[in-house]
Amino acid sequence: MLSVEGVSVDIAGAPILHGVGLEVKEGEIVCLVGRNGAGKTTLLRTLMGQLKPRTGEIRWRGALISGRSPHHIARRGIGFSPEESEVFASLTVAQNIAFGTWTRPTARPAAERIALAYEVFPKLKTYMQRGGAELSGGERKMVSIARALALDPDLLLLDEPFEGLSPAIIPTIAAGITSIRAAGKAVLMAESNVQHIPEYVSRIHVIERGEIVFRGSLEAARSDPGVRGVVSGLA
Ligand SMILES: Nc1ncnc2c1ncn2[C@@H]1O[C@H](COP(=O)(O)OP(=O)(O)OP(=O)(O)O)[C@@H](O)[C@H]1O
Repeated sequence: MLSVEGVSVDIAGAPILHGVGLEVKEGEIVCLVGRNGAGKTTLLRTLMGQLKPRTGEIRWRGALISGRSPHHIARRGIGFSPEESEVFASLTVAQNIAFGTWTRPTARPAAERIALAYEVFPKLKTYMQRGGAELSGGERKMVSIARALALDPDLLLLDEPFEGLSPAIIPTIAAGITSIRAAGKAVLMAESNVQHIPEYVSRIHVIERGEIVFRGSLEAARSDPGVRGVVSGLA
């Protein structure tokens, strides 16, 4: 459904991504792994249209989307939960989540989309009336993912969904991601620590200095000497 070929991106004149290729198929959970500064966020922002590739093509269900606006790409069905979560502080949890339904009308009724967001993270039901400024890091992460889900995307991009969270909350987020797949959606998530990658991922891509240096299963990555040299968590 998503196909990325030969994508190179410059930021402020400096080359950051070099000929990146990647594919996500229907219902897959694909993980992009790389150390800090490897280019994960740059690639996700490029997929969302926030950065324009210098070369290469990004296709979504066969249609060229590279160079299109973030608004266009979101309406086509790609959702994004950034690393910083970006929860609206002046809105409640319920308002933050419902916000997703206003920005992208789809055939699925708003109530159903909101219900799915709470199904994925049932704990959010107990915080519905709490203000966005009064949430822990893990709660903010759940709200950010739930809001992206309320847009009813077919592919959800998650930037470091486990970053900075207490170990106690990581299984809740990991379980939420499996529920997202169970709802028929594909996921592309970025991660810097291999230990955080859930065993259920379909495939991983390892990125190093803006280049994809490995494609394959998590198991194969664990025993690959090249991968061991560039990502943390493989003691
Ligand atoms: N706005 C910017 N201006 C200049 N350089 C940037 C900018 N954004 C990113 N970079 C550079 O691009 C490279 C890739 O950064 P990116 O944020 O994509 O990495 P990452 O893999 O997501 O890392 P992290 O895990 O730290 O978020 C880094 O060297 C970074 O310094």
